Amino acid sequence: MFFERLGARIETADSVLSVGLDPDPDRLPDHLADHDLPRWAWARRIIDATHEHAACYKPNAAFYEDPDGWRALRELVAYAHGKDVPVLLDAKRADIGNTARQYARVLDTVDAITVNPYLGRDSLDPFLSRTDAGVFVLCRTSNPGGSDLQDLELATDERLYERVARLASGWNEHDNVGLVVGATTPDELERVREVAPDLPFLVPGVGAQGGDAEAAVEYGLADGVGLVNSSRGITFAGEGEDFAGAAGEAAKRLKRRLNEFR
Ligand SMILES: O=C(O)c1cc(=O)[nH]c(=O)n1[C@@H]1O[C@H](COP(=O)(O)O)[C@@H](O)[C@H]1O
Repeated sequence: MFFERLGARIETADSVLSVGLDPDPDRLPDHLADHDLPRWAWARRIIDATHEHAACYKPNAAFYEDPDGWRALRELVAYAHGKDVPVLLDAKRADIGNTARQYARVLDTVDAITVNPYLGRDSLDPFLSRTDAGVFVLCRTSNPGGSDLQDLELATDERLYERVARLASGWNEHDNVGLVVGATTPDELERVREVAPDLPFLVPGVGAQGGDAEAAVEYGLADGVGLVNSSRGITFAGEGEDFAGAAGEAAKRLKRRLNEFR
């Protein structure tokens, strides 16, 4: 069960920090350019420097969707597993049944995934039926346009994101469902926690997006289990030769700050 494994990792690392691995090509240190797979060279150094502070790694699939990227992703997943750190692939998937079944095969390789609820329950069944994996359903996202659709008020007098939280609670038949709720809107974060008291959250938006770390921890954890993610704030904390050292320091700092609120 993913959330049991995650809970154990949170205890071992004494950390709820998810380290995002989003290798923006414009920001990769120049000295890695000569490597066969610069993104893998980058991720390996980041993992070496941060793993003792990481409850999980969250590569966003967008940064790996080309042949070298797929190779780099495969390497970094195996490397993170070698350090006993689970990997949550941020892919925001969902599709009609036979396509979703193929998307869900990635859960043979990674431990958890983000999915979007827009296509409804059947589009998520191939993920939800994976009792061994974690499935994080987008609920209230951290971006400025997160309110465009997700805050819409339904005829039932609830917001769309509240409905998603309610539905996802019903989808949690195998104790494998979490919600993605951004740290940039703490009021909504609090509200989602009221609607879904038992689901662990993945809370992105701390760091580069300026989200609220205290609210992220206060509302993000269910029975001590949940994740607060920072990507650029850690991996691009420093530039040049010592980028990994800076990332390690940033991860340690954020872990400690989050622990103040646990
Ligand atoms: O699903 C996500 O992880 C996600 C949801 C959301 O609402 N907001 C959000 O920023 N994310 C992801 O979390 C990461 C945030 O990166 P930083 O802003 O660099 O910390 C990116 O990979 C985003 O795609």
